[in-house]
Amino acid sequence: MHIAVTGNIGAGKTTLTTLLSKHYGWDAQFEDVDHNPYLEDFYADMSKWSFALQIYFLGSRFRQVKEIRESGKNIIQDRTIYEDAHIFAENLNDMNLLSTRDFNNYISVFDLMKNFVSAPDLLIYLKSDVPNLVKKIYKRGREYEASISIEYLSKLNQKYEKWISSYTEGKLLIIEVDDLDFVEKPEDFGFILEKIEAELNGLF
Ligand SMILES: Nc1ncnc2c1ncn2[C@@H]1O[C@H](COP(=O)(O)OP(=O)(O)O)[C@@H](O)[C@H]1O
Ligand SMILES: Nc1ncnc2c1ncn2[C@H]1C[C@H](O)[C@@H](COP(=O)(O)O)O1
Repeated sequence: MHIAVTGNIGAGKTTLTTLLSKHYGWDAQFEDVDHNPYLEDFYADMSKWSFALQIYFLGSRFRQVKEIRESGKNIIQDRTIYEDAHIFAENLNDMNLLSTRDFNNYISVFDLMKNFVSAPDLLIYLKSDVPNLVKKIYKRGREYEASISIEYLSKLNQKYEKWISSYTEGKLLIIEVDDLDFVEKPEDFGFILEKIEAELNGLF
């Protein structure tokens, strides 16, 4: 079984991935954030570092794809490789922070890799509005994320909505998280578990 949690920055992916992994006793795969050699520089100067960061995330995410294929274990994954290309890289190109020459170069590598990627059995999209994303990013308190603008988050949210509305690769569960507190309220986490189990009925 392979479940992936998707959503904008601060939506709660890492928190939910951790809770689900503990609840089901499954392996969790997290994003390469704390040891990422480009992320801090990227937020200081997006235009300068966007290509290097995209290539780094693509490689790191592809390593996870390979591990999922080879391990045969039940895995819950925090963010997918699709988001790097269809959300982040595309948006950076739209915002002129990644040149079209570099974007096309990136996409040609991504298109090759895509042939080795299997969609998750279930994709869980955590949908959140921008003010709530801002609150959660602030609560998390990574210093270098203080420069993230409302405009950047809004554009990413638009990309997410577009991508999710045309996602047909596998089962999809959309959870509106703004009125849920699955950190403090066990009943809210229970609500999410019920939804997941209804989607995966028969696969457990
Ligand atoms: N539903 C929620 N209710 C309350 N706080 C939340 C919720 N989801 C996430 N948080 C908090 O918001 C912050 C960002 O969450 P995180 O899981 O790191 O988001 P993501 O991985 O999507 O960027 C963390 O401090 C987390 O504890
Ligand atoms: N592909 C990416 N391009 C730019 N930034 C990215 C990409 N993937 C993740 N990020 C950033 C966004 C956050 O600052 C951190 C961690 O993501 P999060 O959504 O908070 O788990 O990395």
